[in-house]
Amino acid sequence: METVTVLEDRWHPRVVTDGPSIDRARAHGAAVDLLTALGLDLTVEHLADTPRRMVDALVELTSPPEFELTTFPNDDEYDELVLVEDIPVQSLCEHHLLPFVGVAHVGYLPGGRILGLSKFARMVDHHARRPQTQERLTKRIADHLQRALEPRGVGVVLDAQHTCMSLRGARATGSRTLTSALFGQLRDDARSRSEFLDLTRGRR
Ligand SMILES: Nc1nc2c(ncn2[C@@H]2O[C@H](COP(=O)(O)OP(=O)(O)OP(=O)(O)O)[C@@H](O)[C@H]2O)c(=O)[nH]1
Ligand SMILES: [Zn+2]
Repeated sequence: METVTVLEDRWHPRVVTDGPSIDRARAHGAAVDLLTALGLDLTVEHLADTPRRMVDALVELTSPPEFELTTFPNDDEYDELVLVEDIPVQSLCEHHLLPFVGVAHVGYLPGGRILGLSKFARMVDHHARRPQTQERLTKRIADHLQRALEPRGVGVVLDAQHTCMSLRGARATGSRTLTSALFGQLRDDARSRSEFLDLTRGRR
């Protein structure tokens, strides 16, 4: 699932990520085998349909939804930071296939185009729906914004809790992982960088 395909015109692309083809029948058989091997009795009414639900849930959590990345000309030459905070993030860690959940703060310094505000949340959700690391997810969102908008700077901060280390294993309940990806002026210009980081720090 590496390719983000950009269709139609440059400033109003449909964003489509080609996933692997899914073999539901095989996944269902494997879920039956897994649950049975774990000692669960699938003849109990509550559990009878659990393999199907498991497959549906995993497919839903790993299928990036298409969306239109609508941009507009920056007619007013707005040149300050645009920051959308507290965008929900729900993804799966690729090591345990357990959820990590939290929020993203996404900002940019506009160039010639500005982005439709809802598209920050759509972009986060699009990239979140796959098994991965938090580091990679953070970078992917920033890379995509950079390519799509050609802005003067991009900044992405993710603040998430990994259930693989809170509900099991280390059982570090409440611990949070912060990751960031900064490009352009938000990385290289000290004033812009600290403005962005101070504002996002205010959310924590
Ligand atoms: N860097 C990074 N690590 C992650 C992420 N999600 C999960 N992990 C880690 O992946 C590691 C996998 O380590 P292993 O030792 O193979 O797994 P494990 O035996 O289940 O280890 P414990 O989780 O410590 O019980 C763990 O340290 C997880 O916390 C992530 O998004 N980024
Ligand atoms: Zn994990």
